[in-house]
Amino acid sequence: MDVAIVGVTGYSGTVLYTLLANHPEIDQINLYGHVNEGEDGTVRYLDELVPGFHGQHVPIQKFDSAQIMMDNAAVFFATSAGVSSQLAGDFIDADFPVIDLSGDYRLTDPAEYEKWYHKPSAPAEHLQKASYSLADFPQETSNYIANPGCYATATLLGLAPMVQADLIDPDSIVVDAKSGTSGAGKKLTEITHFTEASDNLQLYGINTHKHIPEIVAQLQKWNDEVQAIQFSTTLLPLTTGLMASIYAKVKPGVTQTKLMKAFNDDYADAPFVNVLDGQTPDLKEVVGTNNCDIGVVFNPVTQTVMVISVIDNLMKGAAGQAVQNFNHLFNIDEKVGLPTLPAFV
Ligand SMILES: NC(=O)C1=CN([C@@H]2O[C@H](COP(=O)(O)OP(=O)(O)OC[C@H]3O[C@@H](n4cnc5c(N)ncnc54)[C@H](OP(=O)(O)O)[C@@H]3O)[C@@H](O)[C@H]2O)C=CC1
Ligand SMILES: CC(=O)N[C@@H](CCC(=O)OP(=O)(O)O)C(=O)O
Repeated sequence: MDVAIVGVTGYSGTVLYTLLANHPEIDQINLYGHVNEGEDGTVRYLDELVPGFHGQHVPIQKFDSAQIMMDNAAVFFATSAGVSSQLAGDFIDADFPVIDLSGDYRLTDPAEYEKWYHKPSAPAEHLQKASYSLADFPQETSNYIANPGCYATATLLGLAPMVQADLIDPDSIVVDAKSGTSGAGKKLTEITHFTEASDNLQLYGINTHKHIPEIVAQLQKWNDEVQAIQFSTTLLPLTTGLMASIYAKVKPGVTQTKLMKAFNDDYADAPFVNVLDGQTPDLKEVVGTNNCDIGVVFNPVTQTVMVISVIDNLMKGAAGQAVQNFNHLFNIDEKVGLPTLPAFV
């Protein structure tokens, strides 16, 4: 099968390319973008643009939706926010398979998208046709997959069993999430500048982070009592890895045993979600993998449960989950092409 990537030169695009290049069902990866729209219109090649991609002499072709549909079975968008909302309409109209790593089709209401993303939304009729797909909870989807955000993935996987089984007070959810700088993409910003990021911890997006609405929307599908969450994000002085520390008050009668049963039942058949027995996870055990490792600790004194959920933001948080969703869409075993053993770097 031949597939297309738009946005291969970004951080998630390069990880996605590496995964697809090692995927046994993929014959060829065709690349599209805007890198050859320079002054002289020269075609650029992947091995010129991404250091380390030795021998990957693949041209970046000018984006052309008709050509992409003719030459490929599916297209992945690993583009910045605000790009697929402008470029993906033809694929939706043609019901052509798309896996979108960006947030452009995660929300269903254009006004809500514009409120949280501060960019023009895709048309409402196109938003309605996309399926928000948390890959570890496989479901019937349309051909347009909106891959969840990285913070949303770790948070939802940490909350799902408790929210689905109605074990926590829905008004008491507090999420303190932290990510390495690769989560911000390759463009330099003031907070990701080395001097600001190194030897430092910086909170950002307090109560305004764009993942809040997608998290709440998914939680409400599981349990309509959830109205809101308290959510904060912190930049960690490291490249890769994301930890969501989640706290909630439990409902009367809930114990550590009941909590563990809910987690173990939910993830019994989820090959990438590991529920730890009596431990909390470190980032290093998931970096380089498509896994989400989860630790659950109940404090009977405060009647509070703490869940620690860790992922590699570029893998499970972006490219790895995109491949897992691609596997679901094409009825390929979800484990194919995805690493489960850590890099330990
Ligand atoms: N980084 C992460 O941990 C995660 C990222 N995501 C999402 O995935 C997407 C990609 O993120 P990330 O890899 O970090 O981003 P980067 O900023 O590192 O890369 C963005 C990519 O998009 C391309 N691009 C930008 N504008 C256009 C355009 N108009 N037409 C074609 N290509 C374009 C860039 O091309 P060029 O190099 O030519 O500028 C680049 O290849 C984003 O939407 C992000 O929010 C989701 C989850 C986690
Ligand atoms: C560290 C950092 O800046 N992380 C990004 C999240 C990356 C992500 O998941 O992005 P999308 O929702 O845009 O796809 C952020 O907080 O905006």
